[in-house]
Amino acid sequence: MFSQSSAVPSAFFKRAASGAVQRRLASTKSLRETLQEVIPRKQEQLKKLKAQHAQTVLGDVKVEHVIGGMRGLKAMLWEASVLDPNEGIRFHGLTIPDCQKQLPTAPGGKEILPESMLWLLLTGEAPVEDQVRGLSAELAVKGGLPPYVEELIDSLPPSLHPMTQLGMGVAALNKESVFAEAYEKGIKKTDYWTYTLEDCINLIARLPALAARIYRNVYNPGADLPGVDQNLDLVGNYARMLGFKNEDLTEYLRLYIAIHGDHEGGNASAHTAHLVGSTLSDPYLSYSAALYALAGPLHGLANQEVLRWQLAMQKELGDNITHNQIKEYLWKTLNSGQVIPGYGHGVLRNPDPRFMALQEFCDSRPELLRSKTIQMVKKTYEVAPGVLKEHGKTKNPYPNVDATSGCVLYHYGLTQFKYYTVIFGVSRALGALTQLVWARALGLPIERPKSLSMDAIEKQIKASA
Ligand SMILES: CC(=O)SCCNC(=O)CCNC(=O)[C@H](O)C(C)(C)COP(=O)(O)OP(=O)(O)OC[C@H]1O[C@@H](n2cnc3c(N)ncnc32)[C@H](O)[C@@H]1OP(=O)(O)O
Ligand SMILES: O=C([O-])CC(=O)C(=O)O
Repeated sequence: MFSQSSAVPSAFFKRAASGAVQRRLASTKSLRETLQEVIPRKQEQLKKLKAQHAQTVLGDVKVEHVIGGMRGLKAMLWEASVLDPNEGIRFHGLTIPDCQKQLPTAPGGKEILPESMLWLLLTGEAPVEDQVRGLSAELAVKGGLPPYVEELIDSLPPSLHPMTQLGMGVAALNKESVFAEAYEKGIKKTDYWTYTLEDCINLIARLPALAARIYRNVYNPGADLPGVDQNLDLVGNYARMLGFKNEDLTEYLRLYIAIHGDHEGGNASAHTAHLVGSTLSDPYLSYSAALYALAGPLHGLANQEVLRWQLAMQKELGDNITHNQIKEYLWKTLNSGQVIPGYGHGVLRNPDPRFMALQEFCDSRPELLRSKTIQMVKKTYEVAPGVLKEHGKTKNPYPNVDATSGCVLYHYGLTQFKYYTVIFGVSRALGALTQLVWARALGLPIERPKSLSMDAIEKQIKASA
């Protein structure tokens, strides 16, 4: 079951004498082999934490945490990434620019491959190119949809939001769950993670075909839908199945999907996957639930909302919009009691480095710099933080990733913005499913925090006064 190994060219072994190559050779293990090595070390680390530091205090629980969405409360274990309010996300310690330097790209490409990010998230190690090619090949082999899922998706009304369809398709795939099947037969707790891993890989492999089928049905009914090409990487296949041949868009999608993959554990989608998974619900059901958290406008759906808002502004004010006009439009939105989509964040207190990475992608391409929509996003960024500071409510007046992600898709012809959160959903699987593997490998328990009523809080306040 766990025999997949990367293809290692023979020339590679001939160079194995030097120390550098030894190190490289050591890292040409398959994903399963790497995890078999990494997991015992992490299990040992957890055992020590439990034995030696179970009572160490990490912070206080205040009334503001209980009534304020648990903001800032340190209450979850999450292995793959940690978010710093000022510098943003680090994946196993690597920033986005570090990942851009260290993680393998597609042949001839420049952007991080989501497979590289998945490998890093799962193992904590940056993969070498052969390992990533092996993983791409495995995902392509496993990328087809079972016929009953195709039939289910084809039977849905095209007016059903693409995110509703994605969640349904992912949930239906649980008929395939090797974890659920093995659990029913009876397996040891220490073996849970291996079956969970297989489900997670299978689900990540199938997401592009599922997401592309939804796109075809909703926006291009009757159009041909190519099968999975065994020679392409995950996003190469996704772009092809969506019907786009533009390599720049494919590269953008690779970057987009890689950097949206994980944002530590407390965000609503990742946390939902973790919570549902903690009941030993299988990865398909856990991730389906996560997708419905992602589909909220304060979370992943904001990328759809940003474009809707920007286009309404463009419609009202025309193409050659000035900074002052944007300022007035921002105030109009705020004064009508709405949020500025794409701005603010639950944790970040600076511009989101994912926003910056996507802006850099635009800056490196003259045709994107000429796009009126992209120019408008940039001008909004130049004005919005000042307006939001003056407005004085949001703790973070800066853009999050959703402020820019959709406008590039729009420029490249993927103009159906109700679809944008589906692309986010293809991406978030990388981190949310990684954590399910780790939760099973570490034997984490069912999540069950204590809740309090207001009366109970007041009673406790009186008792401690
Ligand atoms: C991938 C992602 O999920 S990134 C986030 C995507 N979401 C968005 O872009 C939607 C717009 N942003 C927001 O609504 C918020 O900033 C959130 C949901 C992201 C974070 O919420 P919080 O942690 O509660 O933010 P914060 O503590 O700064 O909120 C304080 C006040 O500022 C308001 N505020 C926060 N952001 C904004 C904004 N962009 N525009 C207007 N008001 C805002 C809040 O609504 C809140 O108002 P209230 O006191 O009347 O309830
Ligand atoms: O971290 C958060 O709360 C929201 C976010 O940016 C993400 O999930 O990508």
